Parts: sequence; C-alpha cells; structure tokens
Amino acid sequence: MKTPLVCRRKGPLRGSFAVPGDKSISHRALLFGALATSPSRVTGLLEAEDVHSTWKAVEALGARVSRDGAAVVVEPPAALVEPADVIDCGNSGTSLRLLCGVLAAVPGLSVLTGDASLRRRPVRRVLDPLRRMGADLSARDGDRLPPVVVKGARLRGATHVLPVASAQVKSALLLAGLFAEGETVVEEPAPSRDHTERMLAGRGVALRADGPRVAVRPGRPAGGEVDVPGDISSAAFFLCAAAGLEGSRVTALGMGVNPTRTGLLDVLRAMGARVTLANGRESAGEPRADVTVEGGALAGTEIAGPLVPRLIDELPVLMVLATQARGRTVIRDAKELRVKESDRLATMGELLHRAGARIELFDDGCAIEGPTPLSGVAVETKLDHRIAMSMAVAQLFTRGEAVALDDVGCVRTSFPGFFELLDRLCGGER
Ligand SMILES: O=C(O)C1=C[C@@H](OP(=O)(O)O)[C@@H](O)[C@H](O)C1
Ligand SMILES: C=C(OP(=O)(O)O)C(=O)O
Repeated sequence: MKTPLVCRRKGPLRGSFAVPGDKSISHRALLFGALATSPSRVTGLLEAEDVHSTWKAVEALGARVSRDGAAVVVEPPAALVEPADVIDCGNSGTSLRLLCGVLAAVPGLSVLTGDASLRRRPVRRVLDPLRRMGADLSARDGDRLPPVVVKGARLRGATHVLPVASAQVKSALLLAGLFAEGETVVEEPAPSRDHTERMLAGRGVALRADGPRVAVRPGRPAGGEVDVPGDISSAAFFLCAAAGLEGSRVTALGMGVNPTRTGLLDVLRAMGARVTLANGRESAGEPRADVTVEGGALAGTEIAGPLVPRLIDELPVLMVLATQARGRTVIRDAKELRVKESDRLATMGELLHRAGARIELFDDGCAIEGPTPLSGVAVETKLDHRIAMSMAVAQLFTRGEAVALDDVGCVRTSFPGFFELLDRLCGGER
C-alpha cells in the first residue's frame, strides 16, 4: 500500500515558471528522428516517463539516442529493425498509437503493450484504418485492446475519414503513409493538434494540410534541430489555479501557443480571466510565448464542438475551475475523455461530486453550477496523471481541507516536478 500524499497548499499563486517540454512534440521529435535520413538534435525534450517509453521504443527499433549536455541526439538506423522484445509503452497512448503506424511497415514481428491503464484503452481506431492500407495488425479482446501484434507489410495509400478528431490516429496514419505506395489522406471532423504535420513538412516530407484534411506522400524526413516549446497541458494546472484564486498572477515562460492547442486560453478569457501573451516567437515551426494569467471573478461558459480537441487534456482541470465560476459551465462533445488514462468524465464527476460540487454528468460531457467551495476528498488516481494534478488544484479551492491522493507516482508520466512547482508558486505554504 502506497503512502497517500496529502495536499494542504494554499493560494494565491504568484511567480513565473519555465514550462516543461511539450509531451506531444517530444514524442514526435524522438520518433521522427528515428525515421530520418540524418541525425537530429533535440533541446527542451520533456524528461518524463511517457517520453522515455518512446525513447526506449526507438532504441529497440535500431536508433541510437544519447545525451549531449542539455540536448538529446537521435541517430537513425539505415532502416528500422525488428525489435528483439515486446515494446512496453507504459502509460503512454501516444507512444503506442503512433508506433502502430510505423511498425505496420517494419519487416518482422512487433508486439506493443503497456500498463494496466493503457491495456484498457481502445486500439481498433488505429487498427481498422491501417488495415485498409494493407497493414497486418491484431489485438487482444477482438482487436479492441493492447497488446497489439504487428507484422510488417507492404502498405498502400488510402483516404481515411475519421469519425473522431484524434491526433494520435491521424499521426499513425500519416506515419504509415510515409512508407506506403501513393498518397495517404486523413480527414478529421475537426482539427486536432497538428504537431506531426508541422514537423514532417518542416523536414521536407511532401505533406499538404488544408484545414481538417491532410495528405502525405511517401518519403523519409530529414534530420534537424528541434527546440521543444513548453507544454500548455502542463502549464494548464497553474494557469487554471491562478485564474480562480483572487490575487494570483503567474507567468508560464516559453509555453507552446500552437492554435490547435490553445483552447484553454480562449476558455479562460471567456470566463473573464485576464490572459496576456508576451515575447511571442517561433522555433522548429511551433509558436511559443510567455503567458500570464491573473485571478479574478469568473463566469460559467460553454465548451463544445471544434473547441474540444483544442483543449482535450485540459478538461479535467477546467472542470475543477468551473466549480469556482458563477453560473453554469457546460461541456459537450467530449466523449473522448472516457477513453483516456481513466474515464476522465466519470472519475472527475465522482470526485467533484464528493467534494461538494454541483455537477451533472452526460454521456459526452457535464454541467457544473458554481461557485461552490470544495471540501477535502480521498482520491483514487487510477494511474491517471491528469486526475492527480487536477485534484491537487481542487485542494486550493477548499477552505483549507486537504485532498489526499492515493498515488502521486503517476504524475511522473508527464510532469515529474509538479508538486515542487505548486509549492513554489503557492509561496511554499503547505
Ligand atoms: O497526439 C498526441 O500527442 C495526443 C493526442 C491526444 O489524444 P487523441 O489523439 O486520442 O485525442 C491527447 O489527448 C494526448 O494527450 C496526446
Ligand atoms: C491522454 C494523454 O496522453 P496519452 O494518450 O499519450 O497517454 C494525456 O497526457 O492526457
């Protein structure tokens, strides 16, 4: 039995912080580096368990990944090789799904698995469209769940119309398209994060993106330099905490502000928070800025439609913030939350309800009526880092009561320094 972590911090939050590297871009920097025609040099890589899963996977496929001071160097093999063992993706859905697209074309047999959480997450969404390209994949429970077994095959391009917006599915298909004969087209119902498109196009791959439709032709990316911007999905916990706590002012330095990821900033503004961007710049095809959020009175808002893929991972902490806003916040079109590291709608719904929030759950979202003070709760984190961090933020909105987390190790998947940073921004008060 693990010792629970009891959160007793108090706001307001003040200060600036360097945001840890973007997880999505870090995965891609390693994986695309392994497919490249020359070495890549990555700075600002997120050092967290999910990214280390991709790191180990590309090594198993023949890439050499080494440290050079603060940089990570990826030396690609002449061609990817059959892995000698099962590839363990740990808790990382991005690693597993993107690798399906690559391994579909690697000669030999590969097996992808993960922890108990990842082995409950759906894979048919990548298996079915990859099969239409000639790929040979199968999975447990009638092709529903990992482990996934892949036999490398000759692939042909295809046009895919995705039923849900998913950057992981889109990326897996575009990666398979690099090895396929002819053109591969992916169309989404709404644009999801476009880091794959930016990085591949920036490295000379023949890729055209036109709104929610992306087309790619076969080819290998060139190597190159990637300076990974800070992850808005990690900064979100502090930006939301600051927005809801009067007297707060925090600045996230060097945060990625790719428009396919900044739904959170739009929502904070719509709720009445003051959000300002300074020092805007671009590197490796990705915009970044220093983003300041100040706390104040908030109002409820609506989150639905194409906004949802632009903030999908921020919804658990936005649910916490909604409990502090005056009026009703409605979240719709977010059924995807049910197939993340945990069923995030059910998990957050139950936790916030127990903490005293007025919350009604729908199949694809929820309605939250605020403001309500929260009370302390015991949290089962269910191997879900975003639940742990969201509930640590929830504690800041209690009247000093503690939130107890059964497991804090899960934050290492995306944000190993989370609790230390929370302490610092809260002035060290516990
Ligand atoms: O492509 C990516 O890097 C990611 C895509 C999203 O998942 P879906 O593609 O399942 O929406 C997101 O939730 C995940 O954290 C990272
Ligand atoms: C859903 C997430 O990641 P993944 O799908 O890569 O496990 C996340 O980080 O919130």
